[in-house]
Parts: sequence; structure tokens; C-alpha cells
Amino acid sequence: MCGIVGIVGKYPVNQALYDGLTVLQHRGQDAAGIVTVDNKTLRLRKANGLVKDVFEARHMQRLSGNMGIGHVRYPTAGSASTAEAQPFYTNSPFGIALAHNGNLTNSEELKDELFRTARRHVNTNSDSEALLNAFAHELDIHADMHVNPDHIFRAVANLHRKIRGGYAVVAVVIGHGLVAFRDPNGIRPLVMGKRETALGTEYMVASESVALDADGFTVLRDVAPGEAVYITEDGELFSQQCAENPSYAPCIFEYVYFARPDSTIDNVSVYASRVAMGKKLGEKIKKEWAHLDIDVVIPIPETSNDAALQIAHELGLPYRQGYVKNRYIGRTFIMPGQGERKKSVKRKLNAIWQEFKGKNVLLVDDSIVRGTTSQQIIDMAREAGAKKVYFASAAPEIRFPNVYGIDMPSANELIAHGHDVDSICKIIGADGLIFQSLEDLVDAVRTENPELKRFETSVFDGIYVTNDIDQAYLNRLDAQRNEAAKKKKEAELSASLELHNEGN
Ligand SMILES: O=P(O)(O)OC[C@H]1O[C@H](OP(=O)(O)OP(=O)(O)O)[C@H](O)[C@@H]1O
Ligand SMILES: NC(=O)CC[C@H](N)C(=O)O
Ligand SMILES: [Mg+2]
Repeated sequence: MCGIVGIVGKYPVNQALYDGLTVLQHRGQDAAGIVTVDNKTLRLRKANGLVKDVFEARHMQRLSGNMGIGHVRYPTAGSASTAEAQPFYTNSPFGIALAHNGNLTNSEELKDELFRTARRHVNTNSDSEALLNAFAHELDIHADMHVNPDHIFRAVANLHRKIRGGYAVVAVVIGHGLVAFRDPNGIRPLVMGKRETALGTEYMVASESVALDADGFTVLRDVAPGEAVYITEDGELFSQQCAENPSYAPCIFEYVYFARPDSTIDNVSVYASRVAMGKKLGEKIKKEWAHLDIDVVIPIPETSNDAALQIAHELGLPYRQGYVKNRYIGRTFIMPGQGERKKSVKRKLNAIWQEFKGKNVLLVDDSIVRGTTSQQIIDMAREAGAKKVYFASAAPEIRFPNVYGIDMPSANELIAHGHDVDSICKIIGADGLIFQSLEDLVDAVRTENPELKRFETSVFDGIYVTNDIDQAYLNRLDAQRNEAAKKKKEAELSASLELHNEGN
């Protein structure tokens, strides 16, 4: 789930872009990049690694200019090669750089069409490079020498007709301005804000409101599904709905896991939604597990903390931080390979035996995906002396692949695929297991914004809001991106020559 930022400022934007990316780091740990526009030239630095490692002082000095965009990457298409780090660049028309959060579901067809109709070559397997070229092609068709808002909006409207999937996008067009848009279902989040300065108003767009907070911007509003926003280099803001049938269906997994709790997405506080998930699940546990003798509620840091505290409150039980999290290890679920994920759980979490010895513990996690965390954490609880280990998941069973920007390409790798609750319980080695129902999860998120009628919930129910996903597509995706395929691809890539700007 990558993170994107874009700023049109009155002063140099390099530091604000860097700071924005730093607080979006939880959305992508694999690569980071910034492009700024200075005097009709793009300045680029991108590489694999965390924000703090990718940008050194010498890169920051060269990222000059008052307008720019940035990206943190969690690969969901192509490979983890530096060649696929973002932003991507194309020289025609005008010179455009683009950063994308999400995943297209028709990138192969799109690449073919771009080659056939526009002789455009896409050099990587990244869907985002295809998206950039599709946008550039539409802008080429719809703009004159001088781009006006209408050209931009017509280009985005046509782009919506050509591309499918989940996408929140920021792009800069040299000599003109910054463009941001969101897919017609609003699957991926995008928010905009402003900041007043002595020289005038500055505008910022980002994946999450927390990036705006960090940079001292105030939130104006979310970009609507299908809407495009165009901010000229001079700081004039235009916006227009560009989709024919927009409908709000934001990804519910943002609230479960991806987003930071201090963000507000589509007028729902992520924190409040997690507390509400805890309340719902606490009520269910009270009803269904009244006979169990639980002594203490323990969260699996860090995303489950807010839900677990509320569960403890509902049950009238103590809440104890029984696991210590190593602050220097990142999020394990968004690591690219299963080997790395497995090793990282033990490096990341360690049990405090005093909280476990002789007790019946209820462990709470936000979700169980591959079961990597739950299996190991339950072992740790037993080794620390727990009598009984019960497990609760604040999200329902994850049984279906994701195609919109979460790297769950293969149903067979999901622990709940083809298994009922009892057999998942056995596999992870718990004495009891309980999941939130999908209805309760949806209600929990809607508590804050009842206007949201629908969510993208495919990982739980197999219903894909773009209506273009069939079993044949999922089989192809599985074959391309399951663990074995990814390993093979990485090995091939390390031997090939990459075309990218290392920017040393
Ligand atoms: O069943 P799994 O495949 O293990 O995936 C689910 C786990 O991964 C995530 O934690 P992660 O370590 O990524 O991040 P966190 O510190 O934000 O909880 C999530 O919060 C679960 O703990
Ligand atoms: N998680 C994301 O948003 C990924 C964006 C894009 N599909 C990539 O793989 O780079
Ligand atoms: Mg976790």
C-alpha cells in the first residue's frame, strides 16, 4: 500500500516532501522517491530503502524547486527492483513525473494498447509506469501547447475509461502544475490541504491526513472518487468530477491495518474505527465465550493496540502490553518475501513472561493474513508460561486475493483460504479463536461516517467492486506473483541491467 505526496508551494518543497514521506513510511518500506520541478527541469532521487536511507543531504540539496511529488513503495506489481521505484518519468508531452498508490487490473492490455496506438514503450513490469504512459498519451491528445484545467480534466476523464483497478495518483507536468486524481470507486485514499504563507497559499495532497499534519497543512477535504484536482505552478486550484459513474467504495483494510490511527480517511478517524472494531468484537466475545475464564487481554503490537484496549474494556478485564516491540524492525506483513516475514516476527516481538505465566490470555490482532504472526506469537505465549491461549481477530477471515494494491495475490497463501474457524485455530495452535463478522466490521467503520454505504471488502467476501475480476484473472495473478514466482523473478532481475536514475 504505497504512500504518495505532492506539494505546490511558494518556497522549496524538498523538506516538506521528505517529512510527509517519513510519516507515510508505514505504507511502504521497500523504496522511496522524490521528484521536484525547478526552472523547467525535473530533479529526481529514488532508490530502494527507507526514506531516511534513500535521501542523503546531497540529494536533498539537489531536489530544488517549489513543486514536487514523492512516493514510498510496497510492491504489488512487477518486482521489487529499483527500476520500479517511483516516481516514474516520461518526457512527452511536456515532461511528466507520476507516483501511484494502488494497482491496475488491466495493465497488460493497457501496455499492448499503448504500444499499438501510440508507439509508447513501457520498460518495466510496473503497472504504475503503464499508468503514467496512459495519462501522458491522453494529455497529448487533449492539450495544446499551453495546458489549461479543461485539458487536464478531459485527459483524466478519458483515462478513467481506459484504466481499471485501484489508483490514487499525483503527477507534475513541467511548466504547468500538479495533477491528482482518485479512481472512480475511491478504493485508495487521497486527501488535500492548504497552508498560508507570506507569499500566498500552498497546496498539498497525500495518501493520509497525517502527512498534512506533519507538514503544518490543514485538511481541506478528501479528493472524491473519480475526481481530479489541478493546481497550477502559480498556486491556482481547480477540481472536477471526471468519472461517469463514481461511487464511494473505499478499501476497508485501510482502517483494519494499513493507515495510521491518527489519520482521517473519507471522514472516518482510523483510530475511532479501530476502537469501534474492539467494541463490536468485545461484545461478540462476551456473548459467545461467556464460559471462558480469561485473565488478561494482550495486544499484538502495534496495529491491534487500540482494538485490544477496547476489548479489555468491554470484558472488564485488565489490558497488558505483554509483548515488547523492537522499534527498529518495520512492519512484517508488508515485507516482500515470506522468509523475511517469518524471521522478523521473533526479531520484532518478545514476550514478558510475568504477563503470561500461569494465566489464560486473550491475544488480539487486527487481522490474520498468512498466519505468520499468530503462529509464532502463540508459541511465544506458551513458552512464557501461559496456561491457555485464546486468539481474537478484529477483522474477519481473509480468504480472497487482493487486486487493488495489497500484496495478497495468492489465495493458497492465506491461512483462512479453504479453512473454517476450527481448522484455522488448530493450525495457529490456539485454544480458541474468534473473528469479527464482516457486518460488524463495516458497521464499526461506518459509525463515524454513515454516508459511506459501501466498502471494498474483497479479501473477506470475494466481491470485487470493479466487476472485472474472474477466476481466470485470479489464476493468472497467482501464477505471476505467488511466493515461488516472486523468488524466481527477483533472481532473474538481479542479473539484468536496470534503466533508472541512481542519482548518487
Ligand atoms: O497473519 P500475518 O500474515 O502475520 O499478517 C497479519 C499481521 O501482520 C500485521 O502486522 P505488522 O507486523 O505488519 O505491522 P504492525 O506492527 O503495524 O502490527 C498485522 O498487524 C498482523 O499482526
Ligand atoms: N502498493 C502500491 O500502491 C503499489 C503501487 C504499484 N502497483 C507498485 O507496485 O509499485
Ligand atoms: Mg501486527
